[in-house]
Parts: sequence; structure tokens; C-alpha cells
Amino acid sequence: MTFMQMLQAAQQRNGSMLCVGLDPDPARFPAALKGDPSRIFDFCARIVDATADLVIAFKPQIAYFAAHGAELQLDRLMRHMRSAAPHVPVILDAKRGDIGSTAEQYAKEAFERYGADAVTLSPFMGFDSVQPYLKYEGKGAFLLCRTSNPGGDDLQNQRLAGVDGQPLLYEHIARLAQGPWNLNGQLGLVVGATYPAEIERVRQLAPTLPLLIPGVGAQGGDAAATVKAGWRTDAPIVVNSSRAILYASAGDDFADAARREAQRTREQLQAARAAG
Ligand SMILES: O=C(O)c1cc(=O)[nH]c(=O)n1[C@@H]1O[C@H](COP(=O)(O)O)[C@@H](O)[C@H]1O
Repeated sequence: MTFMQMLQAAQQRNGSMLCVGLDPDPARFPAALKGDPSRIFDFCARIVDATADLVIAFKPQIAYFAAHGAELQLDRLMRHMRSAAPHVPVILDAKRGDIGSTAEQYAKEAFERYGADAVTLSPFMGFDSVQPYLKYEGKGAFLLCRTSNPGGDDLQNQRLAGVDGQPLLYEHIARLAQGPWNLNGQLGLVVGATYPAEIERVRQLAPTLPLLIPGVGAQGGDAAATVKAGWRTDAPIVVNSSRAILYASAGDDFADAARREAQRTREQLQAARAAG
């Protein structure tokens, strides 16, 4: 099954557009695990097990593992997700972007070492930096387009004077991803829940692409406005929340609390869809 097919299937099976982001920070772990980077796998596996029937995807953020030298725990977590939640696609949030020869190594890391179903990429270095990922048949790649952070404006909202129609940079990225860069239908776009008007604009320019939408929860993005702007029956939206779910409780009940928060967010998103 391709990543796009897995997304559609998980969306239907779990009735969900919620993605749980796995951003493990040992300093925020519950008392029994707190401050211990060797427990990253244990923490994440509990979250995965508690939420696997509620999500369209999981999104481990690679920096939270690499910063602690915990790559082997990420390896183990990827295998755990594969066996405990085989129906849930895994997006490795790596935000890579480099020249073709180096990108080949990053692609190998994401898809061969970790066995991810999709990856996040920065399109800043151009098509030849994206192409190596597209050689992996059936895998997905989400290009940063209009990111959730305020500083996204610095570049992404600049006008490209030399390009037809003088689009904003993020509009140009959306057009490239919907059109000439999307050789085998593997591309999606990242658009922040903190900017619903831009989600709507990206949807106009990229009507058939899946959108990865982080920014609900800890960053305060508007879940209902996000769904209204981005939802399409034939192009899934993957709405990510990390900290609000992972750290819903600092106690031993953290996995149950994560489940409740995931359930609440999923219902909120589904309700917005029904109202839409
Ligand atoms: O690519 C991403 O996932 C991403 C893009 C973006 O524009 N904004 C953004 O917050 N993210 C990631 O999404 C997650 C958001 O985490 P929370 O703010 O805790 O829900 C983090 O892992 C970020 O690195």
C-alpha cells in the first residue's frame, strides 16, 4: 500500500484526521521516567499504544531522539509502531533539505533505516534536493509551505517578483507541489493551523494534495477553522498535536490522559467537519 492509500485507509478506519506528534522531552516525563533519556522509547510506546485507534498518523520528530543520542530508541519505536499499529502511517518529521547526493543519504535514513512511510522536507534548495525522496516508490514527502511559526512570514510571505503572477513564496511552493514537482503523486504540503486563511489559499492552489497541519494544541491554532479551510473528501488533512497530548498529565496516568486529550481533539476536528 502506498503512503497516500495508508492515509486514506487510516482516516476511514479510525474516523480521524488527528496525528499524534511524538516529541519526547525527558524533562517533561512523569516522575517515574523524568530526566531519563534511556526511557524515551518506553514513554513513546505508551503513547502509541494509548492512541493507535484514534489517529490518522504518528509523527516522530527526529531531533527529540537525536539530541539524546537515542536513534536506536527511534529505531525500536518505528518497529513497535509497525507491529502494534500496522494500519497507522508514520511520518518522520526530519525537515531535511540538501544537495542531491546528500539528500540520497537522508532519504535512505528515513525510508530504509527507519522505515518511515513519509518524511517532512524543506523545499528551499529546489527540486533536485527533493527528487531523491521521490525515487522511493509509494513513500510520501511533505514540503514546508506556510509553517506554523510567526517567523514563517519572513520568507514564505514574500512576493516573487520574477515569477508569473508574482505569487508569494508559499503560493509558489504550493503550485510546484501540485504541479511539476509531483512526478508520482507522492507530495503533500505543510501548512500551520495558526494561519487558516493561508490554509484556504493553499487548498485553492493544491486541491488534491494531503496537507500536514501542525499548530493545534500548544501553539493555539484554531481546530475548527483549520478543518473548514483544509478539509476535502479526496485529499486528507493530517492535523498534528504533540505537547498538548504527550504532556496532558505529568502523573503516572499520562497515557490515559494523552488518550483523553487525543479523543477530545479528534472529536473537535470531526465536529468541525460535520458542521462544515
Ligand atoms: O513539519 C512539522 O511537523 C511542523 C511544521 C510547522 O510549520 N510547525 C510545527 O510545529 N511543526 C512540528 O509540529 C510539532 C508541533 O508540536 P506542538 O506545538 O507541541 O503540537 C513539532 O514537532 C514541530 O516541529
